[in-house]
Amino acid sequence: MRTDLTLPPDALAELLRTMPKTELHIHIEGSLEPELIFELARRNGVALAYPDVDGLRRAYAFTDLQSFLDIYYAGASVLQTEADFFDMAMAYFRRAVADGVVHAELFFDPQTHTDRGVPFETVIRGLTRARETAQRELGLSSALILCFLRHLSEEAAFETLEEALPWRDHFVGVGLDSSERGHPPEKFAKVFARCRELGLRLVAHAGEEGPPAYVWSALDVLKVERIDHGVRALEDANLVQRLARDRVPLTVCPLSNVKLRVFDRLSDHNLGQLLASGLVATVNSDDPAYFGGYLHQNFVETFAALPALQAPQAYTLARNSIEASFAQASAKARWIEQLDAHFASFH
Ligand code: HPA
Ligand SMILES: [Zn+2]
Repeated sequence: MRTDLTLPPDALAELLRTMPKTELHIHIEGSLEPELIFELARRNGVALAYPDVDGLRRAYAFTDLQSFLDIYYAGASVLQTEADFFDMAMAYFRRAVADGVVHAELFFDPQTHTDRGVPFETVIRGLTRARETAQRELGLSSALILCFLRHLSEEAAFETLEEALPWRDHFVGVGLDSSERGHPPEKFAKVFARCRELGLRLVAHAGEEGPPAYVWSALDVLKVERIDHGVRALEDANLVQRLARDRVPLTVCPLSNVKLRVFDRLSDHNLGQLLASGLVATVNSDDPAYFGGYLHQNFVETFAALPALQAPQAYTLARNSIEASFAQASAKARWIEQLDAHFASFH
């Protein structure tokens, strides 16, 4: 196709949906839809503070990251058995495939579950069985990234790592999530150094609500390979230069940023500037059950809100998502071929 043409909205939406892409920033607990929360609460005899699905949905009015996290952790309390984790992940995988995702890297928060008495083994077995089923039945490739909760101590992160190590082959890397302000990356310097020695891939949330200094320390202290969010990096020209020079991917989550008031409106989002600055940005859903949509919704709404985003940017974002993934080089080469063929044949 001619990428210099402006596509009509329907054609652009179709291109965005069907182009092969990966999703690299999705908290699997954030894919738990209200309907499934109520079903699992019934199944497990858990009492919820909300009368029904609509009542719960009405509580999804967030003012910042912390106001979201409080509800997100409450929602995750219905997850108790291996089947619960399996059902949650399968529901996400089906949605991802419908959105043209060929490979998904899922964050999971073991401490949210082990601190409630749910064994690590229950979590990892349920998620792994879902991954195997998704590969077999949906042709979807995936990986798991274990996240440490940054509002807890580094010692607690080390304990979680210990519990996880017998399952080392079941996850590809580690990340850092939860409340960013007041919990800089360097708080986890030692545990990330240990994970690095173990050969785990490293990522961290930084520059969502936190300042550019947190992105610097995620890079220089934790030595992460990707930055989750990172949108505040644009406030620091030296940082932009560094991220561009080293081609450090940013896993940007536009609908999340608006729901958590990082930007007032989608039309204020800096995704276009990130790309224009030469940064390896990608589009992701973060917590789709809470923020108003899965991956395709993030793409279509953001492209509709930002006129600078057209077919060439769609190609760049899809290609970035494949290159930034932790999948095998041979799989990445195959998806890029499919992506090129897709754009060549699209009219
Ligand atoms: O957007 C997020 N930021 C930090 N921690 C999180 N845990 C789930 N979603 C998020
Ligand atoms: Zn996130």
